Amino acid sequence: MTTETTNRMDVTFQNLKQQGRAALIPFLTVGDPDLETTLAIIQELEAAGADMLELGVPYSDPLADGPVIQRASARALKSSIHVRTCMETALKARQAGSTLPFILFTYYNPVLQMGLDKFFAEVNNHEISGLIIPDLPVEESADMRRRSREAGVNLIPLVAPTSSERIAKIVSGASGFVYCVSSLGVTGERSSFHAGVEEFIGSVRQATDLPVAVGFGISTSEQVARFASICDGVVVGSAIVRKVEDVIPLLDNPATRSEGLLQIREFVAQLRPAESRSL
Ligand SMILES: O=P(O)(O)OC[C@@H](O)[C@@H](O)c1c[nH]c2ccccc12
Repeated sequence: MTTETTNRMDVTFQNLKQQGRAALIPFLTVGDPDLETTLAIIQELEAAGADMLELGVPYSDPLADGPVIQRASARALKSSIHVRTCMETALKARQAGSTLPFILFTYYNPVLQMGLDKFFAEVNNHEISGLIIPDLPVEESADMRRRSREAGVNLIPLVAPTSSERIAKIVSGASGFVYCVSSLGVTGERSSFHAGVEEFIGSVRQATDLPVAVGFGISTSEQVARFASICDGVVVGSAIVRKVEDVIPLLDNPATRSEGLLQIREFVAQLRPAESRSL
C-alpha cells in the first residue's frame, strides 16, 4: 500500500520524477537585506522556476558558510531575525500565494535557543516541509528525527564525500531527500568539485530510495545541468545570495527596486537547463 503523502516536498519530488526533471532548490538568507524584500525575492525565485526553497536562518557563527553567506547573515542580523521570524516569513509567502515547499535551514543553536518542543510545535503550522541543520550532533539526530516525524516535517541529512562508510547510517531513517555536499570546505561558488563527485553521488543513490540532491559550489547553468542529469535536485545558494547582494542598491531605491528584483529572477531563470525554463 503506498502511503499517501501530504508533505508538499514529497509530492513535488514525485511530480518532478514523473516529468523527468530535477528540482532547482535556491537557498536565500531570510531578512537579507530585509524581511519585506525577502518576501518579494521568494516570489521572483518562484517565477524564475524554483521548485522548492531553502530559507536560511541568519546566524552569527555560520561555520559551514563561505564569505558570501556570512555577509548575508551579518546584513540580516542587523534587524532581529529569529527562527520564528523565518517561519513567519514562510507562512506569509504561502499566504501570498507561493506553492513552493519550504525547507528551513538553520544551525542547531538557534533551535536550542527556541526550545525543541516550541520549535517543532511551530514548524508545522508555518508551512515548513523540511529541515536542514548542518551541525546537528549525531547523538541528537535520533531524537530530532523522531520529533520531525511526529511534526510531519522531513529532517534532511547531509552526506559529504568523506562520509563513505557512514552513508548507510546517515541516510537510514531519513526522509525528504538526502543532501550530497559536492565538495569539502564551506559554501561558495566553485569552478571544480571534489574529485569523484559523480561516484560519490552514485554511492549515495545506492544507499537510499529517497531523492538525492546536491549542493555546494554550484553557480552556473552548465554546473546545474551536470548535476541535474544524475540527481533529483540541485541546490544553489551563494551565487544567488551574491546576486541579491549585488542588487541591494537597486532594491533600496524605490525607483529601481523592480529592476533589482528582475535581475534576481533572470539570474535564477538562466540557471535552469534551457529545455525546462518556464520564462
Ligand atoms: O552556497 P552554495 O555553495 O551554493 O551551497 C548551498 C548552500 O548555500 C546551502 O545549501 C547552505 C547554506 N549554508 C549551508 C551550510 C551547510 C550546508 C549547506 C548550506
